[in-house]
Amino acid sequence: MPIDRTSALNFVNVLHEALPYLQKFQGSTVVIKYGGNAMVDETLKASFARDIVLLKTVGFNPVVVHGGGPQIGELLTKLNIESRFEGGMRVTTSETMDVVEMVLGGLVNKEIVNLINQAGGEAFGITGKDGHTIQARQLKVTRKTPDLEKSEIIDIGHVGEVEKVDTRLIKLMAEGGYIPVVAPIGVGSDGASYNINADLVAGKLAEVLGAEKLILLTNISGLQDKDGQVLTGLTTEQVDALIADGTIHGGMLPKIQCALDAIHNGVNSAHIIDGRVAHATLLEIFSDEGVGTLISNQVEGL
Ligand SMILES: Nc1ncnc2c1ncn2[C@@H]1O[C@H](COP(=O)(O)OP(=O)(O)O)[C@@H](O)[C@H]1O
Ligand SMILES: CC(=O)N[C@@H](CCC(=O)OP(=O)(O)O)C(=O)O
Repeated sequence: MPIDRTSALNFVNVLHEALPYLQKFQGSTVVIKYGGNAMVDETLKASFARDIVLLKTVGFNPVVVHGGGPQIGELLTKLNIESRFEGGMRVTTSETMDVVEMVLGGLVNKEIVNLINQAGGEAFGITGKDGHTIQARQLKVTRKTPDLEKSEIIDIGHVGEVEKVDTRLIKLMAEGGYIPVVAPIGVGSDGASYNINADLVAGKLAEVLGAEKLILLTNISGLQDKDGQVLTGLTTEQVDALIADGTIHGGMLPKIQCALDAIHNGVNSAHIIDGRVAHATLLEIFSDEGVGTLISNQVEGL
């Protein structure tokens, strides 16, 4: 469709504004965690997929890691399988693990692959089992005893943590022009499947891939202070203080811990952004204001 001169001029101006970002980040890897709670609306899902395709087209190397907690919960309910969480992790019996694999490795992974392909990209979906990409071990969770006197280690089944990442398959895909889409399932040395929190996988992948950015899409407007105001830019020291004084708690705590670990291990910045905002990923990367919280070792910068 032809566009008039004013619209064309606006378009050219936008491209010029984006030029320093495009030059700076050419060839950079960006790991994007797409959370289950952010995958709510069909229009938003399509806008997310278009953002990812655009990033790949302009020379970034996007790697998507997805969650799917609510989607797992839905199928467990339909199947009348009880589900509960300990320390933010889903207690995963062998029966639950089968459902996790079906939902994350099947339904959710292929839905995202399809959305990206529909947007003109070429996505390639894997679980961490493929190519031994995510080698896992059982995650030990501790909790206070009922009298709050001591801590005890509890067994929450097939819940894993990342032991080692083999990046070959992801790199092969990326070099071949594909967009890797990774479901957070790992494999133990004995071949057992492990259900891993998607934030943990995204943080670890960002680290081992030497990513420039780790972007965590969630269902809140960003990291907030005690009065509910969004904190737009923070150093790792400022984040440590917010953890110490209890401002960061609940589901945000493990998310922020992954972000801090990634930054301490070489990732330049981590972004907690609002997945309920259309084109949140591009707005965060290509605008100074962003749409959430940027955490880095530097105070200023692109
Ligand atoms: N300081 C904080 N700023 C923002 N959210 C916080 C904060 N502390 C705790 N939270 C909670 O953490 C939640 C995000 O974690 P979670 O629901 O596990 O995200 P996701 O499902 O996207 O992985 C928020 O919805 C909010 O309730
Ligand atoms: C161990 C554990 O809790 N695994 C998560 C994996 C999915 C996930 O992390 O999904 P979100 O990012 O959408 O929450 C689960 O079973 O829900």
